[in-house]
Amino acid sequence: MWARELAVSAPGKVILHGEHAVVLGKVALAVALDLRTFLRLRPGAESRLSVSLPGVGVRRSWDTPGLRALRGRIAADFDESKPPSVEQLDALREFAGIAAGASAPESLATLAFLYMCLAISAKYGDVPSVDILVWSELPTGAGLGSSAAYAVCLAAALLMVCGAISCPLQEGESTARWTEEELTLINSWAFRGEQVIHGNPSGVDNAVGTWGGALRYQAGKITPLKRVPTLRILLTNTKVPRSTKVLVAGVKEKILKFPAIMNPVLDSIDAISQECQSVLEAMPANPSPEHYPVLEEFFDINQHHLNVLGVGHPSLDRLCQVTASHSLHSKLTGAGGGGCGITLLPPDTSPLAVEAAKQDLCACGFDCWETKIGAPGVTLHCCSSLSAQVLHALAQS
Ligand SMILES: Nc1ncnc2c1ncn2[C@@H]1O[C@H](COP(=O)(O)OP(=O)(O)O)[C@@H](O)[C@H]1O
Ligand SMILES: C[C@@](O)(CCOP(=O)(O)O)CC(=O)O
Ligand SMILES: [Mg+2]
Repeated sequence: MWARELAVSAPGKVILHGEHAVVLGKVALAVALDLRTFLRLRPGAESRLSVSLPGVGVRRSWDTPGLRALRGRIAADFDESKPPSVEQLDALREFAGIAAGASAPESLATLAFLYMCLAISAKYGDVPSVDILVWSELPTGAGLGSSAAYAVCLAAALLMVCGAISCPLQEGESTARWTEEELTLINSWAFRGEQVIHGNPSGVDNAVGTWGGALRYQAGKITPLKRVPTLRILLTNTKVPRSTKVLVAGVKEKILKFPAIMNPVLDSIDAISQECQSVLEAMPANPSPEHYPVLEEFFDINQHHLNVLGVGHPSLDRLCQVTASHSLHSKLTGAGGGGCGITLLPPDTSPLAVEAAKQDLCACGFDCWETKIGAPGVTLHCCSSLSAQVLHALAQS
């Protein structure tokens, strides 16, 4: 029986360098974004588990004995150390009425939800009757890690209601975080959720969603950056839809086809991430304009590399051209193929230049806004302490 009304939130992310290469074991540098996904948890009707995902148009409800019976049929090998198997996912698709191979956002979101519910309850005990509502400030499928923020929120909420991790929010507190050990468990289950959505994720996005801040990620090893200067970044959403799963698969195909040509590109991206880390860690907290040219060159070189990997898009070329016409440097972020780009704003950029660049980007039909980086990772909230905007969105959903 779950008796409290609480919310869990997790941030999206921006990859500064290393997207795609990180899937193949290279270094990535990523930072948490000040845009979050929120999951509201409420006591549910007797013996029912309900989920509302307004961002992808899902409202479903299952009876918990039915879920338990399904779990009994396929539970034998559910474990956070094992990836979801084809048989498990096929059984869940059949149960939820999702066609084989369906990759629409609502199908993947429902499948990830069911997988995590069954896998977590198989290991830690039944998920009680709860109503779950997930709402996000992040655009879906735009390169800002909405899938990972969703998976991190689900992992934290489900582990908490099953009793696998604590409910750290004390009476009278508005927010609380979990211990390192609990965060590690949340992160490993969120990775499994990402696998359902992405196929072959590196794990960088769920790591940022879990720990927040700024980190270096390589082959599962997470290292918080020693020092990150305050960077001003303009975020632009080209609004061209794309799927991370498809783009990651395309890069793999290209590497298999031309290994001698593509592997040096991955090595060069790895070197950019490593050099960028050194530069960032050596910069003062509030860097002056002379620190920026090297960061701008890294952006330019990496953007070319990502085009070579085949994850560019005419909309991203346009974004880079428009910002270059204002002497600003940009690269895609996340999986590419559309979605978002980031633009560095050195401290000596005049407000007029920023405004003019924004206007030109908006005139292309893009959304753009300045962002803060280094937000906190997964957090538990008392619902009444959420901002009026989030409360309003949850109430409307
Ligand atoms: N708020 C949300 N509610 C439900 N599902 C979500 C939500 N945000 C993301 N997703 C899932 O994540 C998928 C998008 O992930 P992806 O293609 O990796 O893009 P990105 O992570 O860059 O936003 C969606 O198709 C959907 O299945
Ligand atoms: C392309 C990749 O490096 C990042 C994908 O990020 P997003 O899903 O586009 O936000 C894939 C990964 O690291 O799993
Ligand atoms: Mg994603």
